[in-house]
Amino acid sequence: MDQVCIQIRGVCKRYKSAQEDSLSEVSLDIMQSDVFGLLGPNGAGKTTLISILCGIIPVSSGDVRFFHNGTPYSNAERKSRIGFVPQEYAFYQELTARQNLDYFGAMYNLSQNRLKERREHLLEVLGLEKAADKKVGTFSGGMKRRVNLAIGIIHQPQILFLDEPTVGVDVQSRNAIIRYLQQINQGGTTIIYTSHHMSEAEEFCKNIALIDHGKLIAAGGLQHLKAEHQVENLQTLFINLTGEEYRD
Ligand SMILES: Nc1ncnc2c1ncn2[C@@H]1O[C@H](COP(=O)(O)OP(=O)(O)OP(=O)(O)O)[C@@H](O)[C@H]1O
Repeated sequence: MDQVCIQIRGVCKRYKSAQEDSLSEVSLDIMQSDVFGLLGPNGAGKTTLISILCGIIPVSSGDVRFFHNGTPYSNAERKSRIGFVPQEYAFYQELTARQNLDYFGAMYNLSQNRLKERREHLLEVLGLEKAADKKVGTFSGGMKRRVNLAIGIIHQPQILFLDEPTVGVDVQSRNAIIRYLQQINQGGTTIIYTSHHMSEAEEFCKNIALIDHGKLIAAGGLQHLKAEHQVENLQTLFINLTGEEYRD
C-alpha cells in the first residue's frame, strides 16, 4: 500500500525584506518510493519549497512532517535520511572527485569501509572512475553534475531532493543521471526533483505538482492530470495552466 513520506500542510514562506509570499498555503502529500516532479516557471517557489523540506530555511507558517513506512520521524533524524543535490555545485573545485566524496562522506559519519564502498560504487556507476583523482575544477559540466549527484547520495538517503540535476549537461550525461536515478528509485529511494525540461520530467515522474507565484495550481498523477485537462503532453499542460507570459 502507498505510504505518505512527506506531509506538507499550509506552508507559507515570506523571506525577510520581501513584500510578498514566495510560498502561499502549499499543502501536498508526497508518497514513499515516488518520483515526484516539482514544476513551475522561474521564480515559482520550487527551490524555496525544496529548501524548506531539506531543513535549510524555516517556514513562515505551516507544517512539514516526515514518515518512513508510516512511522513519523523528527527533524533531527531528517539529516541522515535525506539527500540534497542543489542547483549550484556543492563541491570543492580544488579537490579531486575521490577527495570530495571522502570529505562529504565523512560529514555523514560513514565508517571508513562503508565510505570506500559507496565512493568506489558511485565513481563507477556515474562514469567518473578514470577522472577520480583529477581536480573537479577541471571537469566538464556533465562530469561536475555527476559529482554533485554522487555527493548528494554518498550516504544512501531514503529521500533524495534534486534541484535541476541535469541543467546544462549534454544528452549523454543527462541519460546517465536519469538512468541512475531510475535505478535507485526502483531500489526504494523516493525522488523529488525540479526541472524546466518538460519532456525529461514527463518521462521520469510518476506524480507532479505545478507551482506558480508561490501557489499550488495542480497536483497528482501525471497521466491523470493530462487526461483531466485533455492535453497530450506535460508541456501543453504546463503552458495551459501557467500561461505564456515571461516571469522576470
Ligand atoms: N533569499 C531570498 N530573499 C528574498 N526573496 C527570495 C529569496 N530566494 C528566493 N526569493 C524569491 O522567492 C520567489 C521564489 O523563488 P525560488 O528560487 O524558490 O523559485 P524557483 O521556482 O526555484 O525559480 P527558478 O526556476 O528560477 O529556479 C522568487 O520571487 C524569488 O525572487
